[in-house]
Amino acid sequence: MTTSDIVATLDALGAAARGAAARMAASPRAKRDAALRALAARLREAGPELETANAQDLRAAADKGLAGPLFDRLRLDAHALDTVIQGCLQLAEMPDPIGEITGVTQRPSGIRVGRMRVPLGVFGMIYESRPNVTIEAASLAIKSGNACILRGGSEAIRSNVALWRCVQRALADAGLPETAVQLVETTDRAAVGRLVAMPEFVDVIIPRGGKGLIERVAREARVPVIKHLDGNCHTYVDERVDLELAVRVVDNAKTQKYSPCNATESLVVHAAQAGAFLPRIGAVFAAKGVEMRGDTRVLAALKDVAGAKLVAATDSDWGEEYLAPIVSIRVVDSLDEAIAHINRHGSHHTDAILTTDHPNAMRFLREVDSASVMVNASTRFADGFEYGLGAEIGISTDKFHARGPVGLEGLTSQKWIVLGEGEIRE
Ligand SMILES: NC(=O)C1=CN([C@@H]2O[C@H](COP(=O)(O)OP(=O)(O)OC[C@H]3O[C@@H](n4cnc5c(N)ncnc54)[C@H](OP(=O)(O)O)[C@@H]3O)[C@@H](O)[C@H]2O)C=CC1
Ligand SMILES: N[C@@H](CCC(=O)OP(=O)(O)O)C(=O)O
Repeated sequence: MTTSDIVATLDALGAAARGAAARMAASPRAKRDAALRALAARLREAGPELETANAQDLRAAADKGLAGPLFDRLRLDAHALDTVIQGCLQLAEMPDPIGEITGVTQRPSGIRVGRMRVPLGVFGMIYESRPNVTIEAASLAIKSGNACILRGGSEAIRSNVALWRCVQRALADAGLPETAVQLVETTDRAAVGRLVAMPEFVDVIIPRGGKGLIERVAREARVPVIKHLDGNCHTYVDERVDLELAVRVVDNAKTQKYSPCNATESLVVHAAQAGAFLPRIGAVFAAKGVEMRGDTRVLAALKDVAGAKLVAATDSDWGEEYLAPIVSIRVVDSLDEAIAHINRHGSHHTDAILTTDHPNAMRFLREVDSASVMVNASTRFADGFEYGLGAEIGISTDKFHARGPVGLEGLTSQKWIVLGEGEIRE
């Protein structure tokens, strides 16, 4: 495809999406919920077709040398398929966010002023090679009355096309425009450049990925962006802490799954607990093959842990998102130092404090500048389903209305409504 072919293709997708968005915004809840139930049925009946497409993607990815967690998240097995099917059915049962009117007050002039929740319009989404995200994004778009243009990772292209066919059939089944959800079928990255620069068709861009993607979008986007960036998440073990709880939570936050953006990448430990806590968590990490990159105090505290993979941390480790069995560890002398370290080196995604000290917990919640801040819980909980949102588009690292796990509400905004009876302004 030449660049001008790509521009023409994207423009056609954009024009169709713009038309579909108006119809989606005006559609009754019953139709959107019917489309979600139809999608669940279509996905179920397309099982073998989806399996074949995914097997082709997996084979091609393996030939390219993709391995480990990145390979695993490309897999659309029966469990992953069933999870997205259940997600569609759950979304269909959730209240309709669209048209909700809140906060109506009567003004001295007589007019009544309030707010109505409305879809954003058309969103463009660029995301990793993870096929289930295609259905999560499509289903959230349908429920929230938006139209969307999806550009998934290139390794997942065959799976995404097969899934998208199911979405189109489901929209048609429910009498909604098939163009409410469209897929960019070329893997040429020039399409991303066009998608982010057509404000006449796209209202907002949702990039979900690493630094390279975000840098490009930040440079080239001509529409508002809701960034779903990398997670350099921290867990801080405070001066006063329940050690059993700390070992359990840190172990889960780092090792339950290495690839998600909400896994803890960096451990910060108060000096008062370094001697007691570090050897215990060090033994857990050693048993699981997690490499520990620490400062001098960390290395001293861990030197007798059998089988520990120890490396001296460099400055660049504090800002690193490993997505792998590696953790950076730093000892600090105060809560102030911990907060300053996290705000400086973190990615404003998710950070947790483990403490029995209530004032310290409250300070951490207020002063750590991240989308999710947690007390005595694993950073792995930063997830739309775990937060009760039904599903998630991703985890926003931006500071606007959509911050942290983004569900239906994040795909809407509120417009002012004014209800009068012929009042005029004096
Ligand atoms: N905050 C959140 O909700 C989430 C964040 N992430 C983050 O994503 C990263 C890991 O995912 P990974 O797949 O490696 O992410 P990448 O950023 O490599 O890829 C994500 C998507 O962006 C595209 N892309 C990447 N760079 C460019 C570019 N320069 N121009 C155009 N398109 C581009 C990719 O396309 P192509 O296929 O062509 O490579 C892919 O579709 C981690 O940092 C992780 O934390 C992951 C999931 C959720
Ligand atoms: N919400 C997700 C995290 C999103 C995420 O990081 O996705 P990915 O990097 O594709 O595994 C979860 O907690 O599983």
